Amino acid sequence: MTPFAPARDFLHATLDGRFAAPRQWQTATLSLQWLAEGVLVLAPLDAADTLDHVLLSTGIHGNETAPIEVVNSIVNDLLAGAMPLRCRLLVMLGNPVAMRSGARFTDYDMNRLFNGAHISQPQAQEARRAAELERLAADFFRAAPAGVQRLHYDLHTAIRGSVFEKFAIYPYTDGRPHKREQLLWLESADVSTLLLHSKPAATFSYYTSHHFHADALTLELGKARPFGDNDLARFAGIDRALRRLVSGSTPPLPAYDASRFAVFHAKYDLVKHSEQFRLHLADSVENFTALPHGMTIAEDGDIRYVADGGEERILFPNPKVGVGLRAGIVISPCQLD
Ligand SMILES: O=C(O)CCC(=O)N[C@@H](CCC(=O)O)C(=O)O
Ligand SMILES: [Zn+2]
Repeated sequence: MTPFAPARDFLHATLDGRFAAPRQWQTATLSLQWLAEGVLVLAPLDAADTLDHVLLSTGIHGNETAPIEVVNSIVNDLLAGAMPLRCRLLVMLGNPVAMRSGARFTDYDMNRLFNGAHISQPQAQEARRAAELERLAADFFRAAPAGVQRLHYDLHTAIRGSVFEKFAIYPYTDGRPHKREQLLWLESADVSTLLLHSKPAATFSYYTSHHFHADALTLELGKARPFGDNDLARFAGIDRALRRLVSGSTPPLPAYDASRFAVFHAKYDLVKHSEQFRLHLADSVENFTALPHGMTIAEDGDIRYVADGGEERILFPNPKVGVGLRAGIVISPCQLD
């Protein structure tokens, strides 16, 4: 009997705070472990050790609700036996406190607190949560035998509209190659735009990529809207691809062809060094907007960020971030290695 009965709803069980403490139970076909608030491991009862280990995280930013709804629906269908499970699946609803208040975060941006960065913000509830998520992800991936695929998709939506509505972010790979199979899987989820990060970061996807060599990606799937305001039809591609992934029914994917993908790399971050930071882009400017050569993108005291070459574009411009944090990324087109 699932503790979610009668509603059998993972999201509401999390937001209601009904299951703060760990517990485990079984359905007719699954073993379930509720490891912490909003953190659930699902495995087939007859699971072989060699199954893929898949981590789906969402709600790391509490107001990015559409992917939370997508993942919730998949978990509920698995729990109800409406869909088979053919992997070991760890699901994390990242920031329930912020989700309850409809905020990106309450104390500090959680996706700047992984890789041990939580130590620098001990007062933030997100720091305690990031440490907890790190530990639980580590336990999960460390238990995967050598040779088993480790996957991590961290699902987000963006503050601004975007020239390319859906895109994926490949964390810095520490020199490991970018995998074509990951791009092909993304394409099956209607995502064919990719940003390659060029340095380590305190994000969740870099954490699992760096420490466990997971094939980890941050997915940006549309614009952030409150619960109830999402047009889930716009998320049909990721819903379909994730359902196929966890149920082992991904069809053979077409051969890789670079011409079907738009690939960019991160050139540098606009860093907000002080409260003098001024962004010279209107609130209506979308992600991936081109930056004409010579344009002053932002200023911060004596520092001027000036566009160079005519091929650069802006991603995630946000002058409201805290001092010391990234207030945007300047990107440019590139080829996959
Ligand atoms: O729309 C925005 O400004 C931010 C959307 C978002 O949360 N993006 C992630 C990207 C993570 C990465 O760069 O790897 C973030 O900022 O945490
Ligand atoms: Zn986000």
